[in-house]
Amino acid sequence: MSASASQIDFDDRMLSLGLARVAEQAALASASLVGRGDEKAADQAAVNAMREQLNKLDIAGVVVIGEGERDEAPMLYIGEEVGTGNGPGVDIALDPLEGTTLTAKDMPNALTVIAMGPRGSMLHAPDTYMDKLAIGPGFEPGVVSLDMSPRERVEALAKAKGCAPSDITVCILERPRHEAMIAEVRETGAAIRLITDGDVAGVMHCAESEITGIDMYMGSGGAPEGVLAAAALKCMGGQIFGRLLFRNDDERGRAAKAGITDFDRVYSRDEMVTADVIFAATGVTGGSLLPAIKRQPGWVETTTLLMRSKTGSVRRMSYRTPLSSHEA
Ligand SMILES: O=P(O)(O)OC[C@H]1O[C@](O)(COP(=O)(O)O)[C@@H](O)[C@@H]1O
Repeated sequence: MSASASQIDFDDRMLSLGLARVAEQAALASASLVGRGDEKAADQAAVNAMREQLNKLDIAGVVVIGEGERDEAPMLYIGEEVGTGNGPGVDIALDPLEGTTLTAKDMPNALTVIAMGPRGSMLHAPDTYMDKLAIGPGFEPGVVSLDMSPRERVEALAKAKGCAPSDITVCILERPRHEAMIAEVRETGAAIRLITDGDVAGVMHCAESEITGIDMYMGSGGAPEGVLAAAALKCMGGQIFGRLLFRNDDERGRAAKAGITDFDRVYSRDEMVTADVIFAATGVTGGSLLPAIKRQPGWVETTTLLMRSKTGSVRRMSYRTPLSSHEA
């Protein structure tokens, strides 16, 4: 990587269209694998396409949130350099297919996701779990916190919204580890939208609660997904808090290798994403945020959410292309 690369300004406005293409191409590549029961093939197709497109961008990029560490991920691994090398030095967080099982089963809210910011802008989260709590924009900082119990979180948000706890809807990943949390939230009278996978979308739903009906996200999921969700909320508005969870020394070792020293730290959105970023996500299967890829005889259409945190701009862009150019 040339020393001058990081000195070139990160022109987020011009790069954002390139980023949208990266997300679109990953989604298009997985389109023919939606509902085919093959998670690995869908993921691999998205990874290949995302990498190919990224390497066309005039950036000196480094993957900081990727498909895993070098020895376990052949492509888009953490530390991989991407782009032509002729451009600004940038950090990239990505998940070529967030919701591989959702894609394989044709269930809602599978997305391709990518965020880009200047060097050092995103937490190098290890591939561990993270305890997460998120709400949408318009609330005082810290109105809810990870240190509150699930009941306290629901009650605090209801008070801030001026409604009853029973008017709140919480999104939670359906996992045995969340049973106690789900029971406690139910006791408040709040509704719960259980999802089987895809907590980046789960968190993003909080930022558009008038469309999605979700007020709050809570529970543990992947730490890399936590950083991607923080990047999304930095653009859309909203609060997210995350605390890394470790199951063993190997995971603590991974965190230490990523430069993390305080294992109990609660990260706020702006501590996970410390500078302005751009973010793109393309819908693979349909959901309340983005429609599914549309495949018709002769053409295919995607919709991409393209956002810049500097301006808070949120675009939904649809893209139609002849099928033959992708499936010839
Ligand atoms: O399935 P687990 O182990 O509870 O992990 C939860 C994580 O898996 C996902 O549901 C899906 O991840 P993949 O797209 O890699 O399959 C994430 O959204 C979430 O953070």
